[in-house]
Amino acid sequence: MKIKSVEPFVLHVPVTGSQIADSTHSITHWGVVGARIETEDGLAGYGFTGTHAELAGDHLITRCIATCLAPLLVGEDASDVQRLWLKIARNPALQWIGRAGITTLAHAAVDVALWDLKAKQAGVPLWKLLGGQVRDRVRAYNTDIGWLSIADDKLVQGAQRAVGQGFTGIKIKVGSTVERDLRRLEAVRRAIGPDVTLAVDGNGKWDLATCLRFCRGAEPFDVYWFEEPLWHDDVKGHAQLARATRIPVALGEQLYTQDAFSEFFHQEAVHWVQPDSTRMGGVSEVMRVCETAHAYRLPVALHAGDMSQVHVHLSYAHPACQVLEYIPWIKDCFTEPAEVVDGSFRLPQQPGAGTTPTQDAWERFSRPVA
Ligand SMILES: O=C(NO)[C@H](O)[C@H](O)[C@H](O)CO
Ligand SMILES: [Mg+2]
Repeated sequence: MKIKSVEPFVLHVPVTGSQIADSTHSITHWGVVGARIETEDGLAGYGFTGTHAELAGDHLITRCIATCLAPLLVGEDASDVQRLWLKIARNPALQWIGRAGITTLAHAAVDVALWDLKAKQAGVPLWKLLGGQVRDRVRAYNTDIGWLSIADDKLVQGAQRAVGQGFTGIKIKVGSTVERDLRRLEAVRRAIGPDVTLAVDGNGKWDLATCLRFCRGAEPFDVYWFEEPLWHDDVKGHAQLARATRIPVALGEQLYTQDAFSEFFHQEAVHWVQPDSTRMGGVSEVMRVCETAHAYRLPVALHAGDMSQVHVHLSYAHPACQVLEYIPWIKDCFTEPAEVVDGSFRLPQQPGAGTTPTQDAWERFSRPVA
């Protein structure tokens, strides 16, 4: 499968209800910034990273794909995914300008496209190519009903609606004031009862003192995990928090390399591991983090920077993956949407990684690539 071309693309897709917010972001669209890799025998593979749909930043990624990564890939055998991952990750010029950041977001798009190609060429869904189904179901938890931009009464109604749709897990955003967030947490717990898992996500906003105060008030409500309680690189702070509270600590969506995860594992600063292929240079690096998490006997809940289009495959194929995030913004842009039925993600059937956009998506959501 000789690579003939590597071309970037940009889709900007509206979020639910036209605007959502967490403690540090408010967005109207999700950016699907990717690469289309075509082989000489006409097979096309698609991969993408996830952004907040700011075109200037998206163009840094598309330019990196077109001018830095494409020349490293054209003419290569697309099936050599691991060798090509290292060729990009250890390219001296790229490594010099960024071992984490734009380069790894761009790398993610091409690595996922190569896995998509490999699975399509084998005629199987990616989970099958990765070794087959290791579980009967992948339980979903719904994040799209828990945004900080949702008013308190609507938050409770949304949580009840999600449970009525069959979700057995939900996640609500925190990071406004401790008092308000505890009121919302208590109201949602009372509304959904004790059997639905209820996680909270702070997106790295608070300091340790504030997190300690929040956890003291939150513990009676059986919080499934506290996601990104502190700043993303603060290993020491997360370790202190993990020792001080009974609420499990979850993190990983903002980490770029397996080395970053290793430090959190080593310092016992994380209980739920949340790597994201759209940030870590693709499926290849995320699978290594899943292996290490499994060796530490830590459960994985892959972050939905891909809106679980690709991560549903990994979650069916890797024993460490326990639950998966549901955010439906972009699912209908793909020929096989990541769907949830009776609280679990449907097992994908189509060959590939679930990343092939529909013609309708190209027409409605494409944006200039430079
Ligand atoms: O934290 C998250 N999921 O766990 C979400 O990815 C973010 O809230 C969205 O990207 C909006 O910034
Ligand atoms: Mg999060």
